[in-house]
Amino acid sequence: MAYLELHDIKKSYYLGNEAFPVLKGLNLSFEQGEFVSILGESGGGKTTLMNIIGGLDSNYTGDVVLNGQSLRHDTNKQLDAYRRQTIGFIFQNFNLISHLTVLQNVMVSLEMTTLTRKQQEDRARELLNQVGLAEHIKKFPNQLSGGQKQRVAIARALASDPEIIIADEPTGALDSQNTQEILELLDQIATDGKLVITVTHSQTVANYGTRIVRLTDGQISEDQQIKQPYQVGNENELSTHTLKFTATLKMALENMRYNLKRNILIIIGAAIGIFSVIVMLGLGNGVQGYINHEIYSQVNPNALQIAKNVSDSESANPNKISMQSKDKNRLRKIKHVKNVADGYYVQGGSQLRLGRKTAAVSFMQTFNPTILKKSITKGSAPKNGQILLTKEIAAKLNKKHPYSLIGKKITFYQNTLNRQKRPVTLSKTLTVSGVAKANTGSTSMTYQTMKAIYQAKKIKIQPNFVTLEVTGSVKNVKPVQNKIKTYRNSRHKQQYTITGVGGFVDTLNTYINLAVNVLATIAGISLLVSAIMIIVVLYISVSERTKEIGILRALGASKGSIRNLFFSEAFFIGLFSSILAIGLAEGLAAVANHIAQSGIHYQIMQIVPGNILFGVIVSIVISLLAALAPAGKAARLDPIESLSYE
Ligand SMILES: Nc1ncnc2c1ncn2[C@@H]1O[C@H](COP(=O)(O)OP(=O)(O)OP(=O)(O)O)[C@@H](O)[C@H]1O
Repeated sequence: MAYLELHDIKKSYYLGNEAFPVLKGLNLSFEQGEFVSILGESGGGKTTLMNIIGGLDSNYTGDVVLNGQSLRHDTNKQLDAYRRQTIGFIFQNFNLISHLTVLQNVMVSLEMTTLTRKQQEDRARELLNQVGLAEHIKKFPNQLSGGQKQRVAIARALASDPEIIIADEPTGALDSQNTQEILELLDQIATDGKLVITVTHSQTVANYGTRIVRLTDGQISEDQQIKQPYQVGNENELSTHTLKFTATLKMALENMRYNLKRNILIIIGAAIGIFSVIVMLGLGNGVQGYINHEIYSQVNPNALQIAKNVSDSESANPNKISMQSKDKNRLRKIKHVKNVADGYYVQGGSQLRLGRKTAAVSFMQTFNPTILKKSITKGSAPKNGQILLTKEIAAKLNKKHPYSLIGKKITFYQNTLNRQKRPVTLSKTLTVSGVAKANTGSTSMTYQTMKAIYQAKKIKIQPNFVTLEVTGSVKNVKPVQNKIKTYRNSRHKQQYTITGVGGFVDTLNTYINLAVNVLATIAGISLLVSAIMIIVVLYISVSERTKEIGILRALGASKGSIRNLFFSEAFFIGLFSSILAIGLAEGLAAVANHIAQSGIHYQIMQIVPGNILFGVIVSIVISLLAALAPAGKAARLDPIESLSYE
């Protein structure tokens, strides 16, 4: 049993249904230490044969047997491993990866071995030293001569220490001097005990080997040993694996660096979509926050005032308008409702006096949670026996120093009717507890104080409204309001009227959310455009890198690794564009907030960590989704066609 055997290899190419037989039943055996030249005219099927031996082509009949093991039954993965571990390819047109340096070109093959990073680098340098390129390792392929390029290819072919070197017209593109040197290197490889198979149509090149096999009309016409084969060397193949994900990430970065300008443009393009999404979200937070802040500073949206819904004729009847225990208990039972408290208001007939100055109060009410403590600019909320004044009223009593009234005693008068329906004037000396803004505060006293003032003239008051507070978020206000609206009176009208801004705030927030969503949709469309751009760019990248894909497959990279290569590139496009977008959005936020700060004293653009995380994730996910089709196409490319891609 020979080391490598070919059994009745037949191969035809098809144009439509017409078969063009190229190899018509080849039987050959090779041993390690042989330097075999396959000689034949152009178009005779030499490359076809090399692709079959090299595991690039499995579409043939017959069998290739290595060390007694047939390649026929190998899975794609096993063939990948065979190319990585057993075969080293050398091509007529070198097939180096143009955006990688000499050292990196050799490293690509070594990255598929189990050697450590340091060992890989040492081996790459050692091999390049052997082929006389020690000083050129940092150069790119286009900075090398043809002979030098082929030496890099030889170093790369030897990297994983394969047992078989397949060289397809290795000197075809070289002058005689370089041809001589390359042949010496190949001869050296054979003396190390490896099987070297070269393809040539030059008799001179063929004469260099230990054996010449002549291929004529798809068959072996001559098989001649011209020298003794070399000694078989020690078998010490390196164990290998396909390109790891870290390696594809690194390669993607290198490729992006090589096409830097184009990639910067793509990243800018993709960043615009993410930028607009982050800006929209930040602006949404800011605007909503600002509006809520404005409303909350004026009113308490969680406080509601509830009064009876009465007709005009009923409005003068205290029994009709008073809120009874039954009403209050009903309200108390509603979910999220707390602190149902009595309230009383009087419209007209109220007056305040300090010395000789008087002030008429058109609307007087009991202090309740709808009056914000924040509205009290000086002093405090009224306790029993105290009164809170609006600045307007206070100014009527002391124009120059309205705040000096705080702590002073003033007299409160109220005209009303007693139980006998006779007009009486109630009066009470009260201490001014504080001064409040007229628009948000109210001249007010506690319910107890109000009740006591009436009680002094034996008049019993009943609450003509109640206040309640809604617990939790402002979103709970609307359901409470809706529940209250369901109560009907005997005329099937709503039994209560509700005042409070909570429901309005909630509705407003709904509208803001709607506006934000509309803007986010527009941002989403720009994201879609970015995604389409990434798809197009990656397709272009796949066709530009077709040759590289072929080279990587020939070196033994799996389909999965090729797919990962493009996913890696998409990942970086997504990552970098999100970083750029975040930077731009933060920059815009800084400027917008600086301007807003001086105008409305509020951070109008609030980009929270969640928005940033969302931006990064969306950007990467969209890029990866965009890469699905191009990466799939790259992985499905036929290695032989890719290698011959011009
Ligand atoms: N993919 C293909 N489809 C159809 N015909 C093909 C294909 N590849 C090669 N052939 C044909 O098969 C024949 C053998 O091609 P191959 O490349 O193996 O020849 P070769 O001996 O290596 O030639 P050269 O020395 O010129 O490189 C040629 O006639 C070629 O046109």
